[in-house]
Amino acid sequence: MINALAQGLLGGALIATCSGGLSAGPLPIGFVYLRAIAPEIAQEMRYFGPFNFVGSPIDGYEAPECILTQAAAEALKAVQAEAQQAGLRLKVFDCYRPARAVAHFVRWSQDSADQRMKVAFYPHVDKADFFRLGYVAERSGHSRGSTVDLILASLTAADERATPSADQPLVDCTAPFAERYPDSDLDFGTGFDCMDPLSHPDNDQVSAEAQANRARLADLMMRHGFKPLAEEWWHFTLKDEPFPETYFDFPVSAPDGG
Ligand SMILES: C[C@@H](N)C(=O)N[C@H](C)C(=O)O
Ligand SMILES: [Zn+2]
Repeated sequence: MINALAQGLLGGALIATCSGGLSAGPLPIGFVYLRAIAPEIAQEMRYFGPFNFVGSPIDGYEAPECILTQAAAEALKAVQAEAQQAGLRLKVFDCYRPARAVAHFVRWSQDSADQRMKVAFYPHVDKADFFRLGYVAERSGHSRGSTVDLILASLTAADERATPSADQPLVDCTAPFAERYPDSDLDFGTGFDCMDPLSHPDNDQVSAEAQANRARLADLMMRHGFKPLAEEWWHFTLKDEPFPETYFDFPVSAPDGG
């Protein structure tokens, strides 16, 4: 049952927590596992493991699963169907994000002593400025369940790698494609979650190939009802989202509840 709809938090928005009852399996009504709707979409859930800008698993991610609203998952399935015609495949990095995960990001940003992952995720930006510069949101669309971080890869590219390990060598996320961590076999100009002006979708300092890949991803997503973000080439929100005012806080758990 959605047992706590607390108004007044975070500027009058709703925060919802879920503990069974009104839910489908471990999820609130209206949410689905992307794997159940579109198993052909690859998943590399970065906030479940330690290879992310914080450098540790993020609060609320109990399983490496993409959870979305049903509307967003179905729209993404349609994007995948079209991408597949062109020999491409989607890979998601983050989907629904619990409000407690956002709180973890905020706490981490205030700890200036912790610069472990700077090289790999924010080589030229101060982590204290992430929110002001729009790279991380204090009230994230991801918590509304219809926002997704993703990339395109070739259908033929081998991509069954597990979430990167904690001892992954750190390489500057703005380094040339051949040097940095391979999010995909296609060059998008910077790595995923590279908090940097070079990650702005309209940045013209990245290669022509990277600009074309960004444009292709944005075009596909926008034609299926998603809107882009000016600061990050990988981030999209369903325009007609079913919960535009609700910031959920149920954990990302496995479909079997384990
Ligand atoms: C943290 C990054 N992956 C992201 O999603 N940023 C946007 C702005 C957000 O936090 O909603
Ligand atoms: Zn995002």
